[in-house]
Amino acid sequence: MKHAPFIAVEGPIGAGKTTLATMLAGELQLPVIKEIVEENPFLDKFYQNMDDWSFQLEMFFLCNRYKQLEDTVNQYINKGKPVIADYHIYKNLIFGERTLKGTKREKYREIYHVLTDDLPKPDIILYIRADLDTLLARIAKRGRQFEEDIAPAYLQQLIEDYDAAMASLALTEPSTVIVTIDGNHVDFVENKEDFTRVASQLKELMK
Ligand SMILES: Nc1ncnc2c1ncn2[C@@H]1O[C@H](COP(=O)(O)OP(=O)(O)O)[C@@H](O)[C@H]1O
Ligand SMILES: Nc1nc2c(ncn2[C@H]2C[C@H](O)[C@@H](COP(=O)(O)O)O2)c(=O)[nH]1
Repeated sequence: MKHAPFIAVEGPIGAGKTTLATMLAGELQLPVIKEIVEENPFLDKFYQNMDDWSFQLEMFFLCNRYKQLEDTVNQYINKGKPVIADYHIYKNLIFGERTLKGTKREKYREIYHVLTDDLPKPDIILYIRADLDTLLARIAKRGRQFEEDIAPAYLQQLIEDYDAAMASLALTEPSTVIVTIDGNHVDFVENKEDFTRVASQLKELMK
């Protein structure tokens, strides 16, 4: 790789993004950018009433990620330093297309493109795919109260949205390398060999 890579870990809710990004950052001595979740004032309300709160929530995520990405560009990417994030800003579009309707969806889509089209895209995406049972188990294990009542149908839709989004990114951003990890079977938390394999693959790609 000619320049210092910008790496993003992606996947649906509970797939293991933050866990894997943190472990890889430790192993490869990389700075890690994590999404702000606990301080989000709308998530709780959103899960109680998606129709009422989706626009506020999506805009909040978008503005936060935009600011984080701007800082990441200044601190790392423009200085030629590799960095790993536990998300790709494209996830705003994945969620926004799913949770918003009508004119709000159109307005949000426009704002998304205005804010993000000229920002650097990750060089490598580690995409953790996992099925519904795995995600539900991991969300339960994480134990966030506001996620207790996430509808399985919503999660299932997101699983499919993520697959479609990764296929779309492969076409629209051909310079991005997408590595798909089978999150149902590759257990980078409990199985050291599984983690070593993922870390080695990433090291190879970063050369
Ligand atoms: N491969 C794995 N095997 C077992 N548990 C995992 C695995 N990956 C993540 N977890 C656990 O599942 C929960 C969700 O992981 P997290 O990294 O927060 O997911 P995400 O950031 O994708 O939402 C956490 O409690 C984490 O410890
Ligand atoms: N509607 C949206 N929800 C989002 C978005 N990004 C994250 N989230 C939710 C999903 C989880 O409940 C929580 C943390 O996300 P993880 O994937 O890290 O578990 O926040 C979004 O853009 N829109």
